[in-house]
Amino acid sequence: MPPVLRFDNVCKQYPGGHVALQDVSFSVDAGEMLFVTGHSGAGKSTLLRLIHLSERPNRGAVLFGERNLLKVRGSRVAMHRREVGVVYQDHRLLADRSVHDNVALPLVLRGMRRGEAGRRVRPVLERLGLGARGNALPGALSAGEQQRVGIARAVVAEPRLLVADEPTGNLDPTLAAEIMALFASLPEQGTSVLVASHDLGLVKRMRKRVLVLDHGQLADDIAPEDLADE
Ligand SMILES: Nc1ncnc2c1ncn2[C@@H]1O[C@H](COP(=O)(O)OP(=O)(O)OP(=O)(O)O)[C@@H](O)[C@H]1O
Repeated sequence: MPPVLRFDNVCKQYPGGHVALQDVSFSVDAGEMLFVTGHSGAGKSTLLRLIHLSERPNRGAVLFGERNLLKVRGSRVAMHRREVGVVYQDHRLLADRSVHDNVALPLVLRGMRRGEAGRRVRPVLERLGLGARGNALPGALSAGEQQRVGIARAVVAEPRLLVADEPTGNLDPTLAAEIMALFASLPEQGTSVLVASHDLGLVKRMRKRVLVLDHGQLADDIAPEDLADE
């Protein structure tokens, strides 16, 4: 099976001359979960933006399965994004829609009938411990619950890859560990997971592969068995 994602010598320079990624190469297998870590400004968010096509590389190639993302333009950008779930630190939920409707949104936007969308949403809410919260508005939920709604929305359409940018940045350590455990359960459902986090302690405790970025360069690619004990 080809990798889900492959970066080949990717360089990204922002207008103004700032080099955010230099010659970055790695690949992600189907069903793999891994982290990307590094200091502030190391290039973590940029790497994720190249995957969901919010940015384009200046050199090198990003491959999603067999798809060369350099060649994805116009209406095909939206089609690509359907296969990549995204979780944000601030979860970006719609405040005036219920939990159920927020999670159903990606399905409704692609034309699924509300009844069918509801049948898909309910088991996802159950799995993420939100079964009783479907009718609540996001503002009535705790921070951890809100982030779980963000994850439910990202996985409801069964993406091949989920990317998350500092998804536990606003959470206390116990909730952060809970959310990370949730991510770790996703590969069993067939979704590969790539999480950007600067919290090295939390990352190490998860015992997954870790990519380390340093000033835009891939400084290390650590296998789980090589992670030092905390
Ligand atoms: N839109 C942009 N325009 C110009 N420079 C940018 C832009 N976005 C990021 N950069 C620069 O590129 C570098 C990498 O930024 P990036 O946001 O990818 O790092 P990061 O590792 O995610 O940092 P943080 O942990 O602080 O979010 C930084 O020096 C940043 O200032």
